Amino acid sequence: ALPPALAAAAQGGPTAQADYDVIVVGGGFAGVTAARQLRRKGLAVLLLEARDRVGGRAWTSTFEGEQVEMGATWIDPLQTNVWAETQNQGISIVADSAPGRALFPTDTGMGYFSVEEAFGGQGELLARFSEQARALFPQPYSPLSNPTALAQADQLTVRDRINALSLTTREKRWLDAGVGPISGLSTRGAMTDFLHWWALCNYDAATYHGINTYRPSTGMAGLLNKMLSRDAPDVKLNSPVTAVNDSGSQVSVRTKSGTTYTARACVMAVPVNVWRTISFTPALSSLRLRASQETIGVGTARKFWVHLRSSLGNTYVNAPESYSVNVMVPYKQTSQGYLMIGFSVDPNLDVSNTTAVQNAIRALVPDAQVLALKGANWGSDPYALGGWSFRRPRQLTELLSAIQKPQGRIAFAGSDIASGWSGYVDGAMESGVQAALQTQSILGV
Ligand SMILES: Cc1cc2nc3c(=O)[nH]c(=O)nc-3n(C[C@H](O)[C@H](O)[C@H](O)COP(=O)(O)OP(=O)(O)OC[C@H]3O[C@@H](n4cnc5c(N)ncnc54)[C@H](O)[C@@H]3O)c2cc1C
Repeated sequence: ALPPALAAAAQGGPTAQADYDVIVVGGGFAGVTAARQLRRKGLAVLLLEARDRVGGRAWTSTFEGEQVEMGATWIDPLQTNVWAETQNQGISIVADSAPGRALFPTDTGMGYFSVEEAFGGQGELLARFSEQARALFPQPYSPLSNPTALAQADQLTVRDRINALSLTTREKRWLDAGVGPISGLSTRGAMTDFLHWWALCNYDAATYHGINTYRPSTGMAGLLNKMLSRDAPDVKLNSPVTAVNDSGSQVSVRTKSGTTYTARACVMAVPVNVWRTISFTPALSSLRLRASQETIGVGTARKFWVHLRSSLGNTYVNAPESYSVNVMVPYKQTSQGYLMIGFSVDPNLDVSNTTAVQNAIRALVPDAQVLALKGANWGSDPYALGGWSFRRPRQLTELLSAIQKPQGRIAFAGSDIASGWSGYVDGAMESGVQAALQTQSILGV
């Protein structure tokens, strides 16, 4: 059977001129999931990706001879979309080994603790921080199910919540380290976003700490490539989209090189932060523009891989947001030291500069010597403009449901607007499925 666009063309129908049934813009996990589902409906789908690779904020690369992730890394059985996909594709799972000790805040600096003491103690504090999670998020995959309670709670930043608790200096610093950096900055991130993650982790500290344990052995790129090996759309790389025009009966999509493609519907699967850089006719709704301007992906997010010679060894580091590097995860011992993963939200840290990163690490580990470095600054990447998603106050209650809806013939997808695991690959896949369903309804198929 002909794909619907061609069938309509053969019948001289109103969509006779469209090149495709659907154009998906953005080849991250959200876009690839949406495209595949639409292909399975027999639709003709074109996927336009700005970069020379698919994957977006999931980027499998190499460092010191190892396969490494510069973006998304870990998945968990609780994240059923991505976990089931990995199982279905026959991809084996690797469990990262546990660190031997922890470098955590003291009252004035940093000090070594046992893993039990550090994660156990911080877990109790995170549970206190998240006390309202059950009331606010009784159904974690329907985050707006208790709007009355949320209206108040969604006003608060992470900092507001920390300040409202009665804590010792050290407890305050442990919470700051645990929640501040992942929220971008404790004065930026919404308390409710962390509580939503907590709810998704069954309101449980051990579960929350456990979700960064398992990886697909193929890396994220291997998983995505498997997804693209069946029911694949036409894929055009190096095709940044600059303009999207919805005439009411058809959508035309223009790329930077000036090529225009047409379709009966479009799925925008680029990060929310990128929406504002694309010219839409008619214009994006004001709530969408607001989301893009305020940012949902953390604009200062940086990740780096470092080959480190130091006294640190197999140690997990978690530092308050006053430090330039906030999290370091030991990955593998080498003959010279350790391969480690670092996270930072310091807008001034140049993660491609060995001296700068070495100085930042020396604030935590004075004898640290950087032997090799590979960094990704997601905020300055024009096709991300931010890292993992973490909503600001009021974005959940005032924006989320509006920006999940289609606008005309355009559906929107991405981890940034997921109902469940927003900020994770699983959320990207969830949102891709939703956008495909919305597109089917736009097309009446
Ligand atoms: C440092 C870091 C660590 C993370 N760790 C984890 C983790 O361990 N586990 C986890 O589950 N998640 C993690 N995440 C989050 C995860 O990476 C994202 O939630 C997920 O990859 C987002 O997928 P997406 O498809 O919604 O968006 P993206 O992956 O950003 O995909 C959007 C795509 O659109 C493309 N694009 C942008 N602009 C245009 C344009 N104008 N024209 C055409 N194409 C365009 C982009 O190039 C990209 O390919 C991490 C993120 C970061 C940054």
